[in-house]
Amino acid sequence: MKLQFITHFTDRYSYFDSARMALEGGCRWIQLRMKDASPEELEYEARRVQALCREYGATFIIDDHVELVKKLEADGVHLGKNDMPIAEARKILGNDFIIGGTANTFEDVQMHYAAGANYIGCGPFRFTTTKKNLSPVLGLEGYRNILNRMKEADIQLPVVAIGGITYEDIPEIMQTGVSGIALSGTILRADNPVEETRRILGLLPE
Ligand SMILES: Cc1ncc(COP(=O)(O)OP(=O)(O)O)c(N)n1
Ligand SMILES: Cc1ncsc1CCOP(=O)(O)O
Ligand SMILES: [Mg+2]
Repeated sequence: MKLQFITHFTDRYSYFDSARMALEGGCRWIQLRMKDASPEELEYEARRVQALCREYGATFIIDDHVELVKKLEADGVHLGKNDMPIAEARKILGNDFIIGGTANTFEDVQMHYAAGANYIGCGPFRFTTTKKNLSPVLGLEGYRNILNRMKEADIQLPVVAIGGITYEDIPEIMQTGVSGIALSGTILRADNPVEETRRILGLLPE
């Protein structure tokens, strides 16, 4: 699980299409992220994307919505600082669900580790239009710093880099010691998103 694809709606593709193309290209970790969708629309899409993920044997994460994750028995949820606290989500979901937490600093990582997160989405690596109200950009140095401090504190948790990442960035980002990459725009802007997913996976060792 080195590549998490974050769904996005574009002029060309629906949320569902975006997930389908990433899966066709070999990605096996999908996050359904639908900001501003109604609860009905979100649940409808979540059920469709979940069924598709099951066909491909992929892990299915839903952004923000703990109760929906429980209701649909999705694989997990991703939570940031304006979402339900991870400790509370862990109480609701128990230990059989994956909980990811967003970090922009080492202190965020420490907090999520103590609360029982399973992985960290760390970013943004650089500016991106996919998300509003971005935290400060980390760049390569930001990842090196956070990962060093995690090592010193003996915090062992997979860290996934996110935010404005392109194919060209991936080798250097992986060299900082992160476990994987989460992305959206660079795949959806490609002429052929299925091929682009394959090309990106080629950079990420099994
Ligand atoms: C893998 C991953 N990392 C970070 C985020 C951002 O979550 P959050 O800070 O809650 O912002 P929104 O995505 O909810 O706008 C993420 N979704 N996934
Ligand atoms: C959800 C999220 N959180 C921080 S950046 C980001 C968006 C990632 O998408 P992209 O790869 O298009 O920048
Ligand atoms: Mg969120």
